Amino acid sequence: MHPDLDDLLGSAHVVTLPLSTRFRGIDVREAMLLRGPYGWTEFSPFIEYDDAESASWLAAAIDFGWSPPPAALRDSIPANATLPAVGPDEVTGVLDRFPGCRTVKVKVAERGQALADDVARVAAAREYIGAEGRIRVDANGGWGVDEAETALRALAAFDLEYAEQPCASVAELAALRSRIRDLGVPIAADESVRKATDPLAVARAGAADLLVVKAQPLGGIAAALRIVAEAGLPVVVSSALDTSVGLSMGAHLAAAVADLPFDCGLGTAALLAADVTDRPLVPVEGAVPVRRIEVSDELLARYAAPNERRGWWLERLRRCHAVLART
Ligand SMILES: O=C(O)CCC(=O)c1ccccc1C(=O)O
Ligand SMILES: [Mg+2]
Repeated sequence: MHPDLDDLLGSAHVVTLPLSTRFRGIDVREAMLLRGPYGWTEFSPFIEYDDAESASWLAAAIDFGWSPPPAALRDSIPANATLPAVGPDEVTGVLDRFPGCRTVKVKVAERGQALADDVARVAAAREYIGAEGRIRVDANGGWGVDEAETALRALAAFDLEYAEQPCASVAELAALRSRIRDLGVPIAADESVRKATDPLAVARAGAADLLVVKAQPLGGIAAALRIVAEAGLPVVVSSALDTSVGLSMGAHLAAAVADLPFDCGLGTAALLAADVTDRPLVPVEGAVPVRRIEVSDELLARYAAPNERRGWWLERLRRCHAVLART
């Protein structure tokens, strides 16, 4: 069943949630929650995304609210802790929010910071998680090939599980990958999957060892599963600083992926200072449960976006719905 615009507008709520730690240069997260026949769903492309890109996020919201999720192969998903580009003295405070998580994803290559900042943050994360823990880094495409090689040679001393999107383009990823083969640090593609017109191009080019897959940008669980099936590479399921509702979409995707060799980036409700449910999807003993989310009317009211922002999101919803109607 496919909802028309009025069905979507009729159930739409817009919230502004405070973050506990600044992330991606923002300290509040705006999101739209929608209620379909299968339960609550989320539409939350970042503010700066254009309508063409955001339309995939709407397709995902509709998929999760208006059709049944695929069969779940597991009922909880091991999750990684996500460490924003904080100073080394803040590392313990952030990681304590992810009880039982044995893997830390450390943000690196933050604008305005230096390699020494990344080394200090990764060192603090390794200290926290111990020798048995796993550490991956995510540069969000922030390094050039030379810079990435230098940084990864320095950071490899802390034993990296993989490096996520060290450079921006597929060509750079491929060049870096052949240059650092001796290091044994696999390369994961994130933006090269979720922001690309062809999400499989990076796999075909042999530019990555694994793919990060996210339900919202890839157009929903079913679409993401098709990409996983065609990629022929291991995948890690992640999210986009979603509310617990968007994270539950990611958890349902992860539950349906046959082979899940990595802890998933689904623990980020722990970075929100408020959520839309009384039972947030935060990691418990290092894993998030696969379940739908009951949204609280009281929390929707308490964190309701200002009228001007609500109007902006409703207009965005209309425009993205029109984009989908054309495709
Ligand atoms: O994968 C994770 O640990 C959490 C999700 C995450 O890092 C993220 C959250 C919002 C926007 C971009 C990203 C990213 O993976 O680059
Ligand atoms: Mg990433």
